[in-house]
Parts: sequence; C-alpha cells; structure tokens
Amino acid sequence: MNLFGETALFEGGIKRYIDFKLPDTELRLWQRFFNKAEADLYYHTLLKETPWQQRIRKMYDKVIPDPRLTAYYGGANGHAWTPLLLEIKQAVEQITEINFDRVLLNLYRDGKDSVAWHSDNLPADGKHHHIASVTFGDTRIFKVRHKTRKDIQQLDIPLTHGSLLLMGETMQEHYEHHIPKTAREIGPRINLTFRISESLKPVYFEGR
Ligand SMILES: O=C(O)CCC(=O)C(=O)O
Ligand SMILES: [Fe+2]
Repeated sequence: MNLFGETALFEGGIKRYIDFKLPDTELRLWQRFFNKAEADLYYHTLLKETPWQQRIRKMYDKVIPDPRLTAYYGGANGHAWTPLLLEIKQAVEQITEINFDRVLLNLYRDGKDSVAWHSDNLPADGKHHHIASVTFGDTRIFKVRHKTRKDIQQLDIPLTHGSLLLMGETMQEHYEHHIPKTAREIGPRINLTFRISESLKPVYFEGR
C-alpha cells in the first residue's frame, strides 16, 4: 500500500513527498513519514538503548576510528532485532513494498561526526538492492553526486526528524553520498539504513 501515492503532498507549505527523478536511478523522500510523537519516542529509545560502538578501520599501518557510532542488526553477524526496530522496519516495508533483512544504525553525536563520500558495499549476492534510510534527531545534509556525469547537479537533501529516503537498486552503482561535518551547534542524529543482504532465493519444486 502506498499511503501518499506518487503525488506530492503539501502540509504547511512543506512538501511531504518528493520524487527526485534522478537519471539512472530512483530516489524518493517522505519528509514526515513518522509524526513528531513517534519520531521523538524512537529517537530517545534508540539513543539510550542501542549498544553504540565506534568502529575502527585499518588503513595501511594507521588505525582510524569512524567519526560516528554504529550498531548492526539482523543477518549472520548483527544483533538480534528488537521489537522497536521491527516496528520501524514494518512501517518502512509497508510504504515501500520492499522487505529488508538488516539495518545499520549510525549515531552522529554532534556536528563533528560525519560520513565520507561513498557508495554502499555490494551485498553478499553480488547485486545492489534498495536501501531505505530513516532519520531521527537533528537535521543533517545528505549530499548526492553522480559518479561520472558532471552535467547532473549535486543534490543537498536535508534529512529531517522522522523522514524516510528510499534509494533505488542502481543508486550505489551510479551515485555516491556523504554527510558533511557542520559548524552549527546541533544535537545528535540517528540514521537507520534498512538493507537487503541477498535476493530471496527462488524456490524450486521438482516436477514428476
Ligand atoms: O547517515 C546517513 O544519512 C547516511 C549513512 C550512510 O550512508 C551509511 O551508513 O552508509
Ligand atoms: Fe551509505
């Protein structure tokens, strides 16, 4: 079921649904997918109850901590799903009509936390899938740029409290994204990226 349909809905002058109509991919945003009360509750609970860790990456002989905290749920190596994360996942699945099996949580503690330009890794089955991104807390700018086409303008998308952004299957192949640091005095932001680790395997029935 698609609650808002494909047309833009306006509320107090704010466009609630935007289809960016990007060349080579799909990028769609629901600005207030969760209402303020829901988003506040999810924000406070996730901030307090998530086993946040700072991941460390080895670059040659250097050890570099990620400039944000993370937690992984689902799949073989993730934490077990919590009822709250399942509730958010279900709401996302209902509107996108896509099933997800993992979620990566990022906590940007303040404006000094960030994520560098990247496209997300290829899942285990060697194919890119949709990624659904949910934001709670302070607004940060999600930057998007095409990997090769300079004629396509870079996008700066403010991801607000309770928003849902859906990246299409070909987004990681053609585009990169980035959350820059900001000098603004801001509070924490939590981002959840719902992912698919493998395509659902077709079930074969043996004929007689
Ligand atoms: O925080 C965000 O909005 C994006 C996070 C991200 O790109 C990632 O974890 O791969
Ligand atoms: Fe990413």
